[in-house]
Amino acid sequence: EEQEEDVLRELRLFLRNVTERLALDRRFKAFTKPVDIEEVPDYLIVIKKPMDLSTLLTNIDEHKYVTVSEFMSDADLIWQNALEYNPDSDPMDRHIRHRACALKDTVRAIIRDELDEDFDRVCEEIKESR
Ligand SMILES: Cc1noc(C)c1-c1cc(NS(=O)(=O)c2ccccc2)cc(C(=O)O)c1
Repeated sequence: EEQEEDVLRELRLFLRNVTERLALDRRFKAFTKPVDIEEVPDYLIVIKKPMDLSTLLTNIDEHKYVTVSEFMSDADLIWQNALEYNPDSDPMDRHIRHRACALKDTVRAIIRDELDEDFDRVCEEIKESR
């Protein structure tokens, strides 16, 4: 009902704010757009579920997420994919893995510091009721 739509609207505002702050961080520039298949032809052979910050924003606008944990599952794909595709010891792989780990830690710190657990619980209850 109306109150539920008010809660989900507030969830979308929170998730957009988090995602836009990540996209503004220069460390995460490589994560702002889908990996360019022209530049990385074998990417989709290795990575089955690509994800990036612009796709997160599109998903938010398309009302894909009813809970923060659904958003986190997609957000986690970004750094998990980067660790999986860039496993080697060469400096380039190490550099993208370092940024992937920074992304993982930054997302978790923002959610821990800024997500009200009562609000999160209301979202989880809306999800269960659907
Ligand atoms: C993410 C990701 N996961 O695997 C890789 C590899 C990356 C990744 C993707 C991008 N952006 S891009 O796909 O458009 C591109 C790839 C190669 C040359 C020029 C552009 C950049 C970087 C980077 O380190 O700069 C890394």
